[in-house]
Amino acid sequence: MGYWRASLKANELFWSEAIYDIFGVKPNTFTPSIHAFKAMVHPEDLESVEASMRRAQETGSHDVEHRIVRPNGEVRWVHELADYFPEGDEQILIGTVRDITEQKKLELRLRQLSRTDELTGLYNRRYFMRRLLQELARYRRYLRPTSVVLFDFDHFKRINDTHGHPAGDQVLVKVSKLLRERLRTNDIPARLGGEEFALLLPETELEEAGEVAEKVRQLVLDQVFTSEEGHRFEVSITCGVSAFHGIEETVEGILHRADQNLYQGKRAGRNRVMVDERN
Ligand SMILES: Nc1nc2c(ncn2[C@@H]2O[C@H](COP(=O)(O)OP(=O)(O)OP(=O)(O)O)[C@@H](O)[C@H]2O)c(=O)[nH]1
Repeated sequence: MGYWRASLKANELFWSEAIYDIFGVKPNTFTPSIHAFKAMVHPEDLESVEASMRRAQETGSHDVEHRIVRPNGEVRWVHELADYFPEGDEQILIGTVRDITEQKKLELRLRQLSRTDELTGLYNRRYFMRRLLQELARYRRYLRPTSVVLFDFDHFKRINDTHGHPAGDQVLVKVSKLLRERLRTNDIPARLGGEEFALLLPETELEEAGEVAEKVRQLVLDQVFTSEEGHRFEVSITCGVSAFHGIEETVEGILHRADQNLYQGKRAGRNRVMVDERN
């Protein structure tokens, strides 16, 4: 932890030894000043640092987490906490700075884990539902088109029974990888559970979503898998597609229609895409 004292009016900054280490600079070659400090704040975080300094003049305290860029290019996270003293006209901030990089990394990793599925690394059901709710809010406000594709592997039980559970897992992992590689970066592929998957497609009309589903169906069909015994096999999927429709739309509604279409696709013989007719 380092200690510092800033005089906002005079643009002066005093640093204790530890801060030089945190910032990756040497006391004999670097002279602290508010200007020099700001030059090392990550450009994307400068605004929130300056806002916190302004707020301190009203609330009496400066409290901000932000990134810094060391001279060697390394990015670190720090937490600054300081009190504000008007001191006549001088405007002084006295506080501490702590390197919280490891803690931030852990936080980001935990957030990543809480939103992804362990086997496939795709987004999990919880994250998918949260994003679907957000997209619905956007749809209601701006009427941006959004579609959903639900898909399910055909006769997956038979694949497991014939080729073994690890081979089934391998199918789920490989198809997930394909989805990550071949969909647009804004699309959100998720494993809802078991062998049931979903794609959330923002800015996508129903018809285009049907084409995306068709592309995925074909991609999956083109894959050849190998069981532990060396048997080669193929798999297929059935997709149901729906889109947000009308001001009364709900998350349950769009999922229900996609699911109904998936079910119709299974009944019609599997390995196909069924697009909602209501839209
Ligand atoms: N290998 C593997 N199998 C799974 C996993 N999750 C679910 N399954 C299996 O997926 C199968 C799903 O079977 P069903 O719901 O009967 O459907 P299906 O055999 O795919 O038949 P249709 O959907 O009607 O084409 C079950 O045998 C589950 O055990 C998983 O994580 N790994």
